[in-house]
Amino acid sequence: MSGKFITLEGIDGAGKSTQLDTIQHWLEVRGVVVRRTREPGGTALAEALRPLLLNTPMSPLSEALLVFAGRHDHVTQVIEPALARGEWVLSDRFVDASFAYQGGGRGLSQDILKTLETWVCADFQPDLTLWFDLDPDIAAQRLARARQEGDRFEREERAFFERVRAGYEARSHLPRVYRIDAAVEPRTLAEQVDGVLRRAFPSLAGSP
Ligand SMILES: Nc1ncnc2c1ncn2[C@@H]1O[C@H](COP(=O)(O)OP(=O)(O)OP(=O)(O)O)[C@@H](O)[C@H]1O
Ligand SMILES: Cc1cn([C@H]2C[C@H](O)[C@@H](COP(=O)(O)O)O2)c(=O)[nH]c1=O
Repeated sequence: MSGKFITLEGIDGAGKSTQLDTIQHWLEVRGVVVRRTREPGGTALAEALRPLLLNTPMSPLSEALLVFAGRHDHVTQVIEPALARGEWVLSDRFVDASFAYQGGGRGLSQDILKTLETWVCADFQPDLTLWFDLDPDIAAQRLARARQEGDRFEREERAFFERVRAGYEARSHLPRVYRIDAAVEPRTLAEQVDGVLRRAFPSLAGSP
C-alpha cells in the first residue's frame, strides 16, 4: 500500500519546523515509516539550488522556474519512490508555497504557476496540508528572538508577508488544507496538530 504525503506550510517564522518532530513522532509511534524532507531542497540538485533562491536577487519568474526545477527532481527522485515503498513523506513546504510566495508575495500570475504545477506535478498533490497561519508581526518577533540572520525572503517587509498569508488563505478551501492557529504556545499548537492528524487519518486515531 502506498504511503501518504503530508506538507507543512506558512509564512517564515510560523513554527512549522518546530512541529515537524511532533508530527514525525506521532506517526512513528503508530508504526509508520517516515521520510522527512523539505523545499526548496530534498535532493542533491534541489539543495544546490536552495542557497541561490534564498540569497540571490532574481525575478519572480526565475524564482518560480528554480523552485519548480528543484520540485521536479524532488518529486521524481524522493517523494514518489518513498510513497511507492509505503513510507509516509513529511515535507516542510511544497507547491502551495509557490502559489503563496511567488504568486501572492511576488505577484506572479496564477496561470504561469498553474502551468508549472501541471508540468511538474501533473495531478500529484499532498494528501494533507497543515497551514500554520500567523500574523506577520508575531512571526517577525519570533524570528528576531531567534537572532538568525535572515535570508532574502525573511528580510522582506510586513506587506510582503501579508500577501503571502493571503496567498495561503486563497488555497485554504482545498479539502486537503487544514488551517492551524499558530499564534499559540508550542504545546497548544501540538494539540491542534494532533486533532488534525486524528481527523485526517482515522485509522491511526486510537492511542498507540
Ligand atoms: N508556537 C510558538 N510560539 C513561540 N515561538 C515559537 C513557536 N514555534 C516556534 N517558535 C520559535 O519561533 C522561531 C521560528 O520557528 P520555526 O523555525 O519552527 O518556524 P518556521 O515556520 O519553520 O520558519 P521558517 O519557515 O523561517 O523556517 C524559532 O525560534 C522557534 O523556536
Ligand atoms: C518551497 C518554496 C519556498 N519558498 C521560500 C519560502 C521561504 O522563505 C524559503 C524557504 O525557507 P524555509 O526556512 O525552509 O522555510 O523559500 C518560495 O518562495 N517558494 C517555494 O515554492
